[in-house]
Amino acid sequence: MNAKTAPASPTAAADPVTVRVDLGDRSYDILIGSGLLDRAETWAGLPRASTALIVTNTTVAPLYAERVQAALQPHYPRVRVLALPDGEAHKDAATLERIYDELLGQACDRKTVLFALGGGVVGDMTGFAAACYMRGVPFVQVPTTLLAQVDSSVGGKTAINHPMGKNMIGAFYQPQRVICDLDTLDTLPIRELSAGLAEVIKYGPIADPEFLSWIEAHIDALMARDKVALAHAVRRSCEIKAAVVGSDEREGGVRAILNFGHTFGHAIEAGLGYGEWLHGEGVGCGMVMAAELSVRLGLMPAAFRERLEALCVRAGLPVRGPALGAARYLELMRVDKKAEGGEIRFVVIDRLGSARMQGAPDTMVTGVLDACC
Ligand SMILES: NC(=O)c1ccc[n+]([C@@H]2O[C@H](COP(=O)([O-])OP(=O)(O)OC[C@H]3O[C@@H](n4cnc5c(N)ncnc54)[C@H](O)[C@@H]3O)[C@@H](O)[C@H]2O)c1
Ligand SMILES: O=C(O)C(=O)C[C@@H](O)[C@H](O)[C@H](O)COP(=O)(O)O
Ligand SMILES: [Zn+2]
Repeated sequence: MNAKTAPASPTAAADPVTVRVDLGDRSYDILIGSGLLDRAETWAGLPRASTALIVTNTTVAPLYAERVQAALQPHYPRVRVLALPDGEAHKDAATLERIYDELLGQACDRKTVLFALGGGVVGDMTGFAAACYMRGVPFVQVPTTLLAQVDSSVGGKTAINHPMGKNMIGAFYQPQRVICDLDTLDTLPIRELSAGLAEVIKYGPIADPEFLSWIEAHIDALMARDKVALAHAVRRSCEIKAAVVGSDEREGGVRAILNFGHTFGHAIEAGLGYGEWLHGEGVGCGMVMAAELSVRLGLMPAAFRERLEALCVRAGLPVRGPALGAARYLELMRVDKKAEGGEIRFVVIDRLGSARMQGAPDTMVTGVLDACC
């Protein structure tokens, strides 16, 4: 794994931090800082084209689309905005189709650059549209939720949901750049902030025990949106994710650790119908379940599950799963992309800062569900 953070420029304290995602000719920078939407250098050096299409949603558009449009106008002769309906329930084929309708309806050519302005739902769908339109056009991630800044905008997983499973239809397709303006987090509802913290917490057990301790020490500051704390959380999360993705872009192996908590979490999201629980809420609760499984497999002491659960509670996350019934959980989890030949494979923690994939008997998983629902 290879994580690089460029030192802040000595000329201006407010300069953004840059984290590099090293993927050969698909490498790109993640810019992290305040006020980035309005800084000319944020938008310089992107692919040239006659059209830029900002894909956003009906909640984010009134907050930020005009500013991004103004920033892009010096670079692109035509800058259009497409506002999709908001919510996980719209991360589907019908909404994806609306992006293609706009591109084709406006005669956009294969150099058109897409800008995903919003959370992970907009980012995942825009990325997938970019991967498919005319077999691939460039796109830029402009994440405006904590979850999207620390996770979904980085690494090139793009997808839509299927009623039978999360992110089932998608592609690996990397953005040209990721622009994390921390100021956009000022307008984020607190429930969404908590959801983003779930993915931040995730990086501790799977990769960095020191970061886990740092999050525990700063969780109140993060919940209070302290900018310095948020800047560190976004930067360290991006460094870890960039390193994992840089070593295994298409999830042949180690990248699966980023799925810690997701086998259970995705089952909760799909089982309840997308949107009732937020993705990050499913991940928070799913990490507690995966920690409990790690304990039952004899890999970790019970204190680890208790520690993770206590942190999730402080982050405002649910830690008891909905009562879908063990049979339904198992049915949903067998659809997970990590499953092989019908066997569910979980990401478990084998020591703090280290994760691996492992199967478990259904009886043990049922025991975990009984204990955690
Ligand atoms: N591709 C990946 O690697 C990856 C990683 C993690 C999650 N995801 C996906 O990301 C999605 C979850 O992303 P999310 O948590 O960002 O949810 P989201 O995209 O639904 O955004 C959350 C809510 O916040 C609103 N919002 C966004 N920015 C705002 C702002 N600055 N101020 C006020 N409101 C704002 C949105 O309109 C939405 O209502 C899920 O579909 C998940 O599967 C993908
Ligand atoms: O980037 C990854 O790899 C991840 O697993 C990050 C996850 O947080 C994210 O939710 C991802 O979309 C889940 O991937 P999936 O392959 O299980 O759909
Ligand atoms: Zn996730």
